[in-house]
This record gives sequence, structure tokens and C-alpha cells, in this order.
Amino acid sequence: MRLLDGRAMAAEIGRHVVDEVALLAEAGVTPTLAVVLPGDDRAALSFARVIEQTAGRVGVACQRHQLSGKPDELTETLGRLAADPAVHGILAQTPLPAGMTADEVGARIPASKDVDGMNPTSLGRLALGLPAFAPATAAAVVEILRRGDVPMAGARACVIGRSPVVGKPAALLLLAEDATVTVCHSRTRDLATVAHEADIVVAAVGRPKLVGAGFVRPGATVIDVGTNVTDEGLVGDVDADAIAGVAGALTPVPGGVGPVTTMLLLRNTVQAAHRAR
Ligand SMILES: Nc1nc(=O)c2c([nH]1)NC[C@@H]1CN(c3ccc(C(=O)N[C@@H](CCC(=O)O)C(=O)O)cc3)C=[N+]21
Repeated sequence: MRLLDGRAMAAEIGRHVVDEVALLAEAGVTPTLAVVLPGDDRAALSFARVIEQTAGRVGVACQRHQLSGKPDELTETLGRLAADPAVHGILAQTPLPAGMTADEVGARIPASKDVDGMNPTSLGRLALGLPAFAPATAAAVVEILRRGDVPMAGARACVIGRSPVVGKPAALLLLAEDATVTVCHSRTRDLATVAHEADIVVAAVGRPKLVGAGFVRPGATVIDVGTNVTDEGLVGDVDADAIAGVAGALTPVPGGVGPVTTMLLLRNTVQAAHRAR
């Protein structure tokens, strides 16, 4: 089984990001990303730290806005960041405060700063195949397949998970690459059998080690989007040991989708800064 090295791919993308940052610096602009943490969440906090570290390496400025979980505070913060000309990109991390939906939150992020593709307009444009910022995690899935030379056109892809920030946009992006896409979720009957049909399996459900050997057709490519923070550390949605003898290729956790997601978020921020000039 081939391992798809997300760290190496992120480093390669990062070299282009650094060049773009240098062009902005000549114009006196520092690309700036605001990371909003709506409440207390381990996965969200560790993502914020990873973003800050990576941003520092490529020359993107990062602001962390840690909130207390109150919906009003989130609304107010997003309004302020939307109006601030020094902020080029806004990431509102999930999980969101209870009772708030991703589209409701996304609507408060102007499309021009919507570097994680949460605005309903961004998602609608994605669905229509029009240019828009795509959610970074979903974009990372396709970026890894492309850089890993995994053919998408005509391939059968199975996306497990239908969240607005990962599963749904990943399905749209795979469709735009001419894959034949099946979207599975918690109510799917015979999930393993459906996944077993696929050439590409994308696991984005947030259930540690859900995807075992029975889900994977011999030689299939498996993209593990899961970043479950457990007592054993960071664990993916895929049982890597169980599928090692079956899959053709796999993204490891850590070191797979995560680093590419982070770099694409920064690339989007730099692009937003370019467009704001
Ligand atoms: N609107 C929104 N968009 C997100 O993309 C989003 C979110 N909300 N909420 C939280 C989760 C979590 N998430 C991670 C991304 C990368 C790593 C990452 O780079 N992890 C490293 C390991 C880091 C470590 O070792 O701690 C890796 O996989 O190699 C982790 C977690 C994005 N999320």
C-alpha cells in the first residue's frame, strides 16, 4: 500500500504560497487570516495551533479569536472581522454554538473573505461549477488525489459523510473532476458494501477507525479525513492496519489530509489578499 504524503504535498504548495506572499510584501500588504473558535473544542484548538505554526512559516499573519460559546458573540465577531480591511480571510471553525447552522454562520462571512467556503453563495457557486473558495478540507481531498496521480475522471468515488464543510463539498469537487460519486451517511444501508464498490473512498464522518477491510475494494485509494482527538492521540476514520493489505493507497493520520488542508487555507487567504488590492 502506497502512503500519500500530505506533509510533502503541503511543503510543495507552500513554496508557491511563499512566492505570492513576497509579491504582496512588495506592495506593503501582509496577508491576514482570522481564525474564530466559537467555543471550547480540542480538535478546533489543535487546528488553530497548526494554522498559526504553518502561517508563521509562509509569512501569513494569523489572529486567534477564542469565544465563549455564545451565539451573539460569534455573530458580533464575524461582523467586526467582515468590516476590517486588515483581515483578508475568515475561518469560523466547527463545532458551532448549539442551534447555529453552518449556512447561518457562513452568511456572515463575505464571499471575498470566505477562505473556508462556508458562505451559502460560495457553496452554491461550487455546486454550479463556478469559481469560488471551496472548503479547505474538501479541496485537500481532490488536491491529494491529483498530486498522487490517482485518476478521478470516470472513477467511482464514495464519500462517507455529508457535512457542509467536508462531505458535501468533497462530493461536488469530485463530480467536477468527472468522478461517479456516491454520498453515504449515518442512514446508509450496507455502508461497507457501497464503499466496497468504489475506486476512491473518502472517509469524513468523525468516527475513529470506522473504515475497515470490508469497506475497501482491492487496490482502492482511501482518503482519511478524520481527525478524532482521542486518549490515544489523533486517530483517523480509517483503520489503517486493517486495510493495509487491501488498499492501493492511503493518506495517513497525521500527515495526510491535515497538512494539505492547512496550506490550502493559507493559499486561499493569500489569494483573497491579492484580490483585495
Ligand atoms: N470550518 C471548519 N473547517 C475545518 O477545516 C475544521 C473545522 N471547522 N473545525 C475543526 C476541524 C479540525 N481540522 C483540522 C485540520 C488539520 C489538522 C492537521 O493539520 N493535523 C495534523 C496533525 C496536528 C497534530 O499533530 O496535532 C495532521 O493531520 O498531520 C487537524 C485538524 C479542520 N477542521
